[in-house]
Amino acid sequence: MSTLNQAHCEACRADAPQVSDEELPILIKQIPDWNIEVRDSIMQLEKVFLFKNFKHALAFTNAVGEISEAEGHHPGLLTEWGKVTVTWWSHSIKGLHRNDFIMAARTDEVAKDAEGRK
Ligand SMILES: C[C@H](O)[C@H](O)[C@H]1CNC2=NC(N)=NC(=O)C2=N1
Repeated sequence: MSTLNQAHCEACRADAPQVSDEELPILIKQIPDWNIEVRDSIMQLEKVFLFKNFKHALAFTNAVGEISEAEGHHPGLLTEWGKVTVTWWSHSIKGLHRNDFIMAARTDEVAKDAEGRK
């Protein structure tokens, strides 16, 4: 099985299973800097990326948007001066799917190449 940052998302089906209680600790270990948040009973993965200014934050936002469009799986993105909060969850199943862990790992890869990181 490929590592998360080289994997690709599967189609977001409404009947797809959420990540199980057994899988969750295994998957979260592979994206150690991401936090699990629960909002409206929906489990989400979240991480804040810091930048030197708004321009770099916006460029990173757009780069994450590119991989999201390519994979057909989209995050919540809060872009502010000097920081971007990225939140992954699967709308179709109102929870976490393996896709979300893949995209969190892929987001970290985008961040490695991003300019103006703090
Ligand atoms: C029609 C479209 O492919 C679907 O609505 C996709 C779009 N991007 C998505 N992104 C996320 N995070 N969850 C989804 O369920 C989802 N569904």
